[in-house]
Amino acid sequence: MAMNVLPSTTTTRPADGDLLLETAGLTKSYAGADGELPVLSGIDLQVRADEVVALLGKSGSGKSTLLRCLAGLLPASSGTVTYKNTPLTGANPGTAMVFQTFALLPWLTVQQNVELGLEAKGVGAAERAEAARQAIDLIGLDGFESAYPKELSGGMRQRVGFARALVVEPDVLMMDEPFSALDVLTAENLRGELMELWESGQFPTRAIVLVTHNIEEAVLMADRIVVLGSRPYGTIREVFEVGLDRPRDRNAAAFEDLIDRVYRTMTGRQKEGRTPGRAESVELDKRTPANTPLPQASVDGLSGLAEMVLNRGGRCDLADLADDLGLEIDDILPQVDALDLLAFTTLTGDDLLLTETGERFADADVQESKKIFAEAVLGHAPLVQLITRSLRQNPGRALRSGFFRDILAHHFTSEQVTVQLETATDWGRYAELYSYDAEPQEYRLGENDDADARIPGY
Ligand SMILES: Nc1ncnc2c1ncn2[C@@H]1O[C@H](COP(=O)(O)OP(=O)(O)OP(=O)(O)O)[C@@H](O)[C@H]1O
Repeated sequence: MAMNVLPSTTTTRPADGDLLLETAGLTKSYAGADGELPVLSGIDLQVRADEVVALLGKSGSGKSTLLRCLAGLLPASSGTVTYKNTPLTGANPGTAMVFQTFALLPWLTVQQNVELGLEAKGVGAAERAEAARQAIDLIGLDGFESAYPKELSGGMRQRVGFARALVVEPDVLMMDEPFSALDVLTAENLRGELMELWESGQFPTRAIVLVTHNIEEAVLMADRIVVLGSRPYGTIREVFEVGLDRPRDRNAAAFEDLIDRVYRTMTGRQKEGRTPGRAESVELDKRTPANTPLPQASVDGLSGLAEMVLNRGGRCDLADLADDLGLEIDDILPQVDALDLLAFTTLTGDDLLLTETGERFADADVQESKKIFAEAVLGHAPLVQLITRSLRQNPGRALRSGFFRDILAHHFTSEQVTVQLETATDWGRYAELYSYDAEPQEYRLGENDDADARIPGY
């Protein structure tokens, strides 16, 4: 199913430069147990006509929150968001959104779903029907007007999502991970068709803002890539001007070079030639559960990655490894971060390198690997240290999870607290430092807890 496109051009569209969206000093907080917790801070961003801007960052860096602030679906906590120099006071009239999960109404046909956006704007029935037909045609859905969403494949459903957004001819099309719920081939096809449509000038929108955690997708589609960092909360870490002609060649050296540079920024790695390490890591003795959150990686996941590196001789190129697994680099970043935090690996040049401890961990049988893991988490994972230390100091040797939840709530949103505790539970259980009983929601010191096992500074 192809969209109704003209032959594609080989150059980037000329930018007319009109300022469409702008944030100045944007801060966004969500309510935590102990007041407002910032998710975005000091965001200064402009979106101009004729550009595709990608908001790229790891999970939790605030990409979707920023997109929703730009769309006026969430109010800024401080700072301003303007559309054509007018501050937003509600939904942004110049934007329409495409969602990851399509968000179609199952009881409406394709035609009716597409008309929805116009209905909300008070457009009359005849005009609505004609505009929807045109959008449906443009997006390659003609013939499916009377179908219901359940009759359509994922790719076709997302086409409805696009048609519904495009029918209102928004100045800025907002897309929140629009391809990530689709299989690889469908995503690739839809992405390519959309970019052809955009390049051909037939797109009834003047700019696109795309949220993605996929570096390659950002480099493929965007004119500008805004990388968000997440510690301690979402800020703009770097902006890349892509400047590659379209259609883009994934095998071109310049394409690969940009992927590399963006990847280095996303993972917090220093520029080549300098000491490898994480730009945002905190010195060991200053780490706390607040400034060094645990990466969302299970013991199984991080052990699996360590074993794969060992099987490749203790050193491997992350991009090659992800490729071999049929994954994107960013799919394995939480595991890379976890190995890095626990000092099982270091990053050198483009390679992930097992440390001596990492090699022992990857090579050990289960009992031995548990011991090595226990030492590593007690030495490097502040939340696991906090739980173990608190349990050891408590005469009952048990503590409700609410105790830790309250401490963490000073620094994280409740969703983040849940993720932190889930990871700490998984890590501490594997290390046999403590157990966790979901019924009374209680941590209990492990029966094998070796009170001599060292926690630095304790
Ligand atoms: N409604 C909410 N209430 C409280 N916290 C929230 C809410 N929405 C998001 N958060 C938290 O804000 C942080 C940023 O979330 P956001 O969804 O914007 O990030 P993201 O970069 O888009 O992540 P992902 O790629 O996982 O969607 C996350 O830690 C999330 O837990």
